[in-house]
Amino acid sequence: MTETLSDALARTAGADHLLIALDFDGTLAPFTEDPADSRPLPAAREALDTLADLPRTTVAIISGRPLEFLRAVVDPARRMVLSGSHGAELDLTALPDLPEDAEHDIHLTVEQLNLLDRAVDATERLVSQYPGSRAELKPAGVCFHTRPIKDQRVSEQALAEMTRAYSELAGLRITPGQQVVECSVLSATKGDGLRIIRAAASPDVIVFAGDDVTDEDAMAVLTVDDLGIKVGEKESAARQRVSGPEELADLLSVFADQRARVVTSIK
Ligand SMILES: O=P(O)(O)OC[C@H]1O[C@H](O[C@H]2O[C@H](CO)[C@@H](O)[C@H](O)[C@H]2O)[C@H](O)[C@@H](O)[C@@H]1O
Repeated sequence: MTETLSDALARTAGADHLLIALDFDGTLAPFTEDPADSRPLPAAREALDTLADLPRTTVAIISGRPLEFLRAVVDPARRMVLSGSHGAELDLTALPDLPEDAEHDIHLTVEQLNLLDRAVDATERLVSQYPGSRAELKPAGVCFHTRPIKDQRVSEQALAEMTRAYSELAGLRITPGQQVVECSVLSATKGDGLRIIRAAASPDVIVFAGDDVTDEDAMAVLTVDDLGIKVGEKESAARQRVSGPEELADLLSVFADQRARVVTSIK
């Protein structure tokens, strides 16, 4: 018999040590035109704060955003495990048993820096051709945004052109997204990030939620005991689904209360 979402939440909330890992854009935060404006929904923020305070409960954010953005916007109090740049950057310092290599920063070779320069040049060339589009620079990559372009045909054409330009530069990892296409000179994925976090935190159960194709790399790491939640309508390996960040925020509120009851009753 298939497990319902509420059964799955009750089961995972009862785990001895729980890891709850979440994507940021389109999952905790609704989409905005300017990526600098994105913030977690207040109910999601409150639930994350509750969960991060609980014993035997690790909260992690695994995002395509740079680690610096996650530190500043999502976790200024530094109570969560953070993975930025799609798994390439990691900050495990929130874990109680601090692993030796708690911070994984990005160090690029000269070849990678040259490749990144060429990718940034290609992106800026296209930005100058498509009014409304923008480039978001990251430590190991660059993201081409088209959300402000109102004509969908023009937006799709710009994304296709950008994808073509990136694919002409050998060595780039190209990632499509929601009205973005981005590239990186590194090959890390969110699956790599989640594997490292799991090894360091040793949870019994992982709950992971995400909305986009890059989140499927993390979904693929989950076992039958874990819980994958897809946010939105895209195809997914996740067994459970919610309609969008608002429904996820409601779910996180209920889940945080359930988890708080479990850990305080068996303290
Ligand atoms: O892994 P995520 O946390 O989901 O980040 C993936 C990319 O998301 C961001 O772009 C998306 O959100 C923007 C702000 O709402 C929106 O304008 C854009 O259209 C979306 O695709 C972010 O800007 C990228 O750097 C992330 O890689």
